[in-house]
Amino acid sequence: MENPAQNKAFPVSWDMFHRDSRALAWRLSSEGEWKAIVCITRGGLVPAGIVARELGIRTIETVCIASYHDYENQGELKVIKPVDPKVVDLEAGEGSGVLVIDDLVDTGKTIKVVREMLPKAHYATVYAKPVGVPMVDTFITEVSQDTWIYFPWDMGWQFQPPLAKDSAG
Ligand SMILES: O=P(O)(O)OC[C@H]1O[C@H](OP(=O)(O)OP(=O)(O)O)[C@H](O)[C@@H]1O
Ligand SMILES: Nc1nc2[nH]cnc2c(=O)[nH]1
Ligand SMILES: [Mg+2]
Repeated sequence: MENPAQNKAFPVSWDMFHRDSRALAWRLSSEGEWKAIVCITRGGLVPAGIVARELGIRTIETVCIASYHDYENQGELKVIKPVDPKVVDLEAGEGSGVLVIDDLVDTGKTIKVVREMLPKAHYATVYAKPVGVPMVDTFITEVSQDTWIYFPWDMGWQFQPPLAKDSAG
């Protein structure tokens, strides 16, 4: 279903996503030392793997949240699996020493829910929209609020018709 509020498209290829996730890891490498990553499923799984590889982090936990049940329209947020208390209590507790990763922040509602579980964690996304920017500590690329980001795992190859009519026909 088309959402008229997000009428611009920002398609992301695997190469772009890998490069931008590596850029996120590079930026994070000078912003602290983390004992664990918590990724917000499902979108956070892919950048979390790339960041974990770059930063040498081996403890990776999930928090499972779903909100966009109906494509492009956010519904009620459902926490399907909370964070393991062992990860919440690492270091001084409340998520200190923990890096929380997601693919993007849009309205910020998803990260707000996780912030209540891990108030002292560091929050990072690859992409951000302006309304969600105050909810994250680190991100790489900002797109406008009326843009929908298309991730490579949601896309497939498709024939693209030429812009103009063929002069032979
Ligand atoms: O800032 P918000 O407006 O809350 O939106 C951002 C969230 O929406 C998407 O997840 P989604 O709920 O679609 O689930 P998925 O990661 O399983 O695709 C995306 O991966 C973020 O987690
Ligand atoms: N794929 C995708 N999921 C989202 N969830 C909230 N905003 C977006 C977006 O722009 N793209
Ligand atoms: Mg998500």
